[in-house]
Amino acid sequence: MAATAAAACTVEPTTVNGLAAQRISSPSGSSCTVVEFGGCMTSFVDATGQERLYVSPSAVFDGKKAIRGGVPIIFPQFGPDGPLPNHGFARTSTWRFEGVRGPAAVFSLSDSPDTRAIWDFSFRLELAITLHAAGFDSALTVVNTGAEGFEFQALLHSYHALESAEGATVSGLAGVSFVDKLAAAAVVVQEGDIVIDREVDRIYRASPTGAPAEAVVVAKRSAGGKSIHVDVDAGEAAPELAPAPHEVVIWNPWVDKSASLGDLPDDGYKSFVCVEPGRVDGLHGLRPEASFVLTQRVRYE
Ligand SMILES: O=P(O)(O)OC[C@H]1O[C@H](O)[C@H](O)[C@@H](O)[C@@H]1O
Repeated sequence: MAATAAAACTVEPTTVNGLAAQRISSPSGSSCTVVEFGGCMTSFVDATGQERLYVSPSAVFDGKKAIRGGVPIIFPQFGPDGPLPNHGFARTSTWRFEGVRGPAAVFSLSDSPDTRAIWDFSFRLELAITLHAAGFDSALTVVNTGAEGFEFQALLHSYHALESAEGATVSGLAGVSFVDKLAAAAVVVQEGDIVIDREVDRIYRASPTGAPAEAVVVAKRSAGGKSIHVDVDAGEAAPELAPAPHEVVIWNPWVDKSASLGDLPDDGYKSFVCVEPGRVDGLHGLRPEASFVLTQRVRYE
């Protein structure tokens, strides 16, 4: 059944390699596809007809393994350091399409016997996606629907397609300190642009003043000579909810890591950079009934 809202997006059910999905079209001419498994946007095609997200040609669509590419949602654990599977369970859970709300298509994930078995808290996630001609906004709201507080991490693990990642630069983070996951978590201050000429796996930190929340991260070498502009704190957050400072993870697996990942071609690293707004530097506490909103505004221009 197709769901439509006046002057908003149009949504039609579809499938991606056998997995249930929703295809969202905007009046501005852009469109995207969101696979319900993982709440994962696997395609964003801008109004010029250019695909802007990267999905690995070896990605697995078996409804068990996380999809390698697009924008999988990471919650409530980032990485392997914790009691849960690597990157938590949101990217391997089946989300529900809620419908169109204002200009946004909304998906949700709530606790279930499966999530309770490994993380015994009551929660609701809402993912609101708003399309624009040259990009999209994602807003992930985390709500504590239980009677006790919990701690979590969350991340919008966005794989942006590049014509060539080799030598691509990421600007906007100069002066921001980062945790280098490849150097025993050493904390370093970024000087100048990040150059993708080796494996990069870094958490750029939110400072007490909010940086890099105010930073626009620009990655060069998107198709057609475009840049990727990611404002890590400027999506369509619910107005009553104050956005919190976010971190941003920059990741490119480069040669050896690509070769070690079974669902990525050996040269897969050449085709994307991940710019991942998140709350991942430590744990974020959420008291009962409280909410947290993680947003990104992505433009390819
Ligand atoms: O292979 P995955 O579990 O999907 O993780 C892919 C990558 O995600 C993030 O970018 C982390 O910072 C990396 O350390 C990790 O390698």
